[in-house]
Formats: sequence, C-alpha cells, structure tokens
Amino acid sequence: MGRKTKKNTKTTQAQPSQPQGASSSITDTPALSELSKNAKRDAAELITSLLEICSKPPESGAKEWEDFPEIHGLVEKIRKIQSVLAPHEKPRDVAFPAFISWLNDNGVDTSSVEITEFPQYGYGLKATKDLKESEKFLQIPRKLMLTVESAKQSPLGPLIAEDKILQVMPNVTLALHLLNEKLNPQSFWKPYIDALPSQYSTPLYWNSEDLQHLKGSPVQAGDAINQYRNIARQYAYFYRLLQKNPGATNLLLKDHFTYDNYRWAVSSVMTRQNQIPGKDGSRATLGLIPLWDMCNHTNGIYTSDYNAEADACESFCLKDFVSGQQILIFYGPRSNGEFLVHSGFVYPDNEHDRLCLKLGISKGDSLFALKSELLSKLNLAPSRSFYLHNGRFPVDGDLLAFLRVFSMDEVILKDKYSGDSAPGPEELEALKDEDKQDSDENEDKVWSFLQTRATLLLKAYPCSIEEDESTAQQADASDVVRMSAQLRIGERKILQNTIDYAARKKASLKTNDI
Ligand SMILES: C[S@@+](CC[C@H](N)C(=O)[O-])C[C@H]1O[C@@H](n2cnc3c(N)ncnc32)[C@H](O)[C@@H]1O
Repeated sequence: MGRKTKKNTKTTQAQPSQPQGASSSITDTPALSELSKNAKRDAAELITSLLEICSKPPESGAKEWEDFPEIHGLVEKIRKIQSVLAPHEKPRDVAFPAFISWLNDNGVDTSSVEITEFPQYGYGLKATKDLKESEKFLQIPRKLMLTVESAKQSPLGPLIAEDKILQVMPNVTLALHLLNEKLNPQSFWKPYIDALPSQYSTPLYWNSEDLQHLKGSPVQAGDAINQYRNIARQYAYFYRLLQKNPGATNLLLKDHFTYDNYRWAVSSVMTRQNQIPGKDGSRATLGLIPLWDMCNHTNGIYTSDYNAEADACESFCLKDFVSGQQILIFYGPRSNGEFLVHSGFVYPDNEHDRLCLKLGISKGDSLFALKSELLSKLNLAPSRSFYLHNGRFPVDGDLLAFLRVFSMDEVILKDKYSGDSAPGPEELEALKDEDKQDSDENEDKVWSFLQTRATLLLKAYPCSIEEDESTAQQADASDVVRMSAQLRIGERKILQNTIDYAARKKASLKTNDI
C-alpha cells in the first residue's frame, strides 16, 4: 500500500492487550492440543519434513516447479489433519458496526466514508459526501495501529527479543502479532480484526491446478512458487519454535498455530501493511492502519502522509470524489505480477506494469571477462533480471547499458572500454542514455536482440491474446482464471510494445545512414 515519510513526535501509545494464557477456553478457536495423540505426532513429522525440503536452496528456472508438488503435498496433508480445528467464520459485514463504533470511540471521524462492497474489489470506502481533490478524508491515530512496536510491547515481546528471524523480518513479526491478537477475545484490536477478510485471493490460496494458469508467465509463476515455499518454511520453523521455546509457553499462538491461521495472518499483513515512522521518529516501521486499509488501489500518486504532531496517518483525496463514489488511493508503482503475488489482484490499466526479463552473459562467451568487468563498473551483474516497461519507453537505462555491453565486439571493448582507454564515469553513464551511442552497428545488434527475444517470449504463451481478452470478460470465470488472463494480456502488450519500439529504433538507424 502507500508509503509514509514524515517523522513524528512522541504522543499516544498503543493500548496493551489483556494478559493471555494458552488455554483454549480463552479463545473460541479450537486448539492444536485438542488433536488426537496420533494426529499430533503425524502433523509434527510432516512439519519436520516440510522444514527440511523448504530449507534446501530453491532451484532456479523451470526446476522451481520440481519440488513444488512435494511441498504442496506436505502442506495439504498438514492442513487436512488440522482441518478439524477450522474456526467458524462469521460474515465480515456483521463486524462493521462495532468496528466503526470502536474507531469513533477512539477519536476517528468517519463522517466522510462508509464501508461498502464493490464488485471485483471486495469491500472499499464510499464517499458519503462530495470530496474535493486534496481534501482530507481520514485520519487514523497511531494508538489504533498494529505495528512492530506494539508487537514488542505485547506478550510476543520476549520471543521477538530472542529470535533472530523475527528481528530482521518485521512483516513476520506483524503477522504473528496479528494472529496472537485475533486469538484473544479481549484484544484491544478485536473490532478491527473481526472486520478483516477471512481469506485472500493471493496465490498462497491457489491450488496446484490454479498455479498452472501462470505457466505462460514463467517469472510470475516462479515468484508465486517461491512465496509458497517461503511461507511453508516459515510456518514449519515457527511451529517448532513455538513448541520448543519457553518464551512461547503462555502465548495463545502456540496452541493455535495451524498452517491456515499462519497463512491468513501473513496474507492479511502482505495485502494491507504499510510503512510508518517509528515512535521515536527514527526508522520506519511496519504497521496495519485500521479503516485506511479498506481503501482500494488506482493509478495516481501517494496521497497519504504521517502527521507528526497528531501522531496519525492522514489520507487526502487523489481527485474529486462525488458522494456515493468509491474513494481509491494509489498503493505504489507496482507491476501486475507484483500486485498478483502480494495483493491478489491484477489491475487492467496499470500505468506501472512491467515485465521481468532475465538476461545473462554466457560464461562460454570468449569476451565474458571483458564484458563482466565493464558491467561491474556500471554496477550491473553479468547475469540478472531487468524490466521491460509499459508505455512510451519500454527500455530503461540499466537494460540498455546491459544490452549494449552484451552486444559489443572485442574491438570496441578493448579500444574504448578497457586498459588505458577505460572511460570516466560520465562516458560510462552515456551507455545508459538512448540519445548517445557508440556505433550504429552495435545499436542495431541491441535492438535486433531485443526484438527477437520479445518475439520468442510472446510465442511461448499457451493461448492467443484474443482468447485471454475474452476469458478476462467472462462473468462466470473464477478469480484465478480471470486474473491470470489479465496478467498475460498486460505482459503481451508490454512485449508487443517492446517489439514495435525496437523496430522503430532499428528503422531510425537506417534513416541516419541515408
Ligand atoms: C488494503 S486491502 C483493501 C480493502 C479490501 N478490498 C477489503 O475488502 O478489505 C487490499 C486488497 O483489496 C483488493 N484490491 C485493492 N485494489 C484493487 C483493485 N484495483 N482491483 C481489485 N482488487 C483490489 C485486493 O484484494 C487487495 O489485496
């Protein structure tokens, strides 16, 4: 979601939660201790195997899929054993009146907005009156936020102080904090947590068949699978930590740490987290901002900020909104692939859409050493991911410089870029500038390579763009099918745009010759 930048001053503090114990009588969610002895043992064995397989370094490229069925199979077996503990979820909207009262009781003015369901977006905020561009529509004080700082002050504090992973992964800390509070019926944040979705549309909730829909888009499939593997590993790691660590004995979390509970907490954080300044005004911290996190995304600019004096997050209108219209905010310049994997949606008109392109200089290239040396001066690795962008300039400076070096012959490399003839920083930077070039011949190689590569990538899609366009419009298509089709449409537009751009670049070289 959006980012805050301003520093704040010390004011209010998050109210501590009620003391808690591990007994299932405190929470209405069934506990792991209620499983039979055999089920507990089977689950523990499966979790140990899960940790082992997920801790092996991930395979790259097509091999990412190779151990996925095994990981997925283990997770599904664990889920099956734990399924008897699934809590009964109430419909979300039942919780909204208490949520709004809680906000109002804590000083939030909700008179400009109303929580409403919007097709394709889930719930969102509707303007209850005409609002002008730049007008403030929401102010949420820090004391209502769930943050890494409030996690440290909660019963989780001792575990965070001890565990190295929690110290370096604020998003995981926040997820455990959220889950621990969800399990506590006395939690200060209960009205907020009750109003959260009970499940998400991120690929963590997809089955193996669903993930196959991303196969035409190899990079996104890799991202989704890596995310699945990471969350499975974290689950197995924290399950063991919670069972073994004496600091966890009194945590509600310990006896309710099912895979589904962890997936829910991680997904809630992933789709709603935001950066806020720390209480002492120093480093940014992560937090969940109640009600503000009901805003859905559109193209635009950041319009939320942190008011240091009020110690509150403030949000301003991106444009004029008339009464009854959905108030949308800008989450950030993310690609559809990033939105899909981290937020569970794809935005058809995404101005910031981009496609990841993995490129590398072959170690078998006789000029590998010369090219790598020049690339390192440009702070570019000889093998890495680049982006092709949506819009008028699909190729950015880093990709252009890489392709120019990649295409250089020995004469240019030696005469112009190595030894005594090694250029200064300004000349090196010129390699990133489309308006400056070494030779028409090298430029031609650059644009021809890109044209061929993008054409090959386009051909790898399993169906035509027209088929995907029709799928994306089908009212009865599942979210997964619709989002995957929309993702591929965006990717292919970027690839076609790149092919056309490269063709124009090549044509302009020929015109210059004349
Ligand atoms: C911060 S929450 C916003 C509130 C959310 N719709 C809800 O019902 O709680 C972010 C989630 O809203 C949905 N969302 C946000 N912007 C969207 C958009 N432009 N199109 C579709 N879904 C969107 C996605 O499910 C995303 O994970």
